Amino acid sequence: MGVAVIKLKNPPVNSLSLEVLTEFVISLEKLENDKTFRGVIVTSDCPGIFSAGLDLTEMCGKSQAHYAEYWRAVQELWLRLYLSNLVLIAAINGVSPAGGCLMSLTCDYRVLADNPKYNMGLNETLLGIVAPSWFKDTLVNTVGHRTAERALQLGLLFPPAEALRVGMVDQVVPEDQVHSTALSVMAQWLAVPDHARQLTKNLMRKPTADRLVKQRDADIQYFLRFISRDSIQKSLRVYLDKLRQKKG
Ligand SMILES: CCCCCCCCCCC/C=C/C(=O)SCCNC(=O)CCNC(=O)[C@H](O)C(C)(C)COP(=O)(O)OP(=O)(O)OC[C@H]1O[C@@H](n2cnc3c(N)ncnc32)[C@H](O)[C@@H]1OP(=O)(O)O
Repeated sequence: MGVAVIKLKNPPVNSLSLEVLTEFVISLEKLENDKTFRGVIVTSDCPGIFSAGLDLTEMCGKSQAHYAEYWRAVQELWLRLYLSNLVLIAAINGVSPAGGCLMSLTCDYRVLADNPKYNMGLNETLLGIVAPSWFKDTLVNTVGHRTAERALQLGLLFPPAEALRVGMVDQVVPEDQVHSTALSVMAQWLAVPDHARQLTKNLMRKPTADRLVKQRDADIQYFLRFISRDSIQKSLRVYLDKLRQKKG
C-alpha cells in the first residue's frame, strides 16, 4: 500500500544531531517525491528510546555559525514533518523527551508502547531552557491550551496512561503490537482520498506553520541570543554532566 518506515538510528539515544536532522529531511523529501509512497511510519531502532530529543552537544560550546545552522535544520525538519502530504504515523517504542516528543507530535497519529518507562513530553524547563513558540503551538494543537500550559511550565514527562488521557498519544498498545497497530491505523488513513485528506491537513496546520515561516530568520536570531547566554550554556553543561555522571 505504499508505506515506508523511517527507523531512527543514532545510538545510544537517537539524539537529533545535525547529521540526523539533515538525513531525515532528505529521506522525507525523497518519499514525498516518489508517488508510490503515501504513508510513513516513524519509529526507532534504539531499544527503549524513541529519541532523546535535540542533541545537547550541538547547542553547547559551539560557534554562532554552528548554532544558526543547527537551528535552521531543526526548523526545516519540523516544517517538513508538520506539513507533509504523506500520512505520518509515529510508532513510539521508547522514551521521547523534548525534541523526540515534538517529532512525534508532528505526525498524524501516535501509537505508544505500553511500558511505564516510556515517558513523553516537552521537558525543556527542567533543563533551564524554554520550548520555542512553535514547539508550544504543536503541543497546544494536540492537547489543548490548559494541558499544554501546565505541561510546559512543569516540564512534565507523561507515562503512557497519562499521555493517552491528555491526548498526547492516540493509542497505547503492548510493546510487541506497536508496529502492527501503526500499520492497521495507516490502512484506515489511506482509505481516505489523498487530495481531500491533504487539503484538510493543510487547512488545520498551515496557520501554525506559517507563523514560523514568516519569521524564520528572526527565530534563528532569537535562538542564537538565547543559547549563547552564559547562564543557558551553564544550565546545559550541568544537565549534560548529570547525564554523564549517572553511570559513574
Ligand atoms: C522565549 C522563547 C525562547 C526560545 C529560545 C530557544 C531555546 C532553545 C530551545 C531548545 C529546545 C530543546 C529541545 C530538546 O530536545 S533538548 C534535549 C532534551 N532531552 C532530554 O532531556 C533527554 C536527556 N536524556 C535522557 O534523559 C536519557 O539519556 C534517556 C532517558 C534518553 C536515556 O537514558 P539512558 O540511561 O539509556 O542513557 P544515558 O542517559 O546514559 O545517555 C547515554 C549517552 O547519551 C547522552 N545523551 C543523552 N541525551 C542526550 C541528548 N539529548 N543530547 C546529547 N547527548 C545525550 C548522555 O550524555 C550519554 O552520553 P555519554 O555516553 O557520553 O555519557
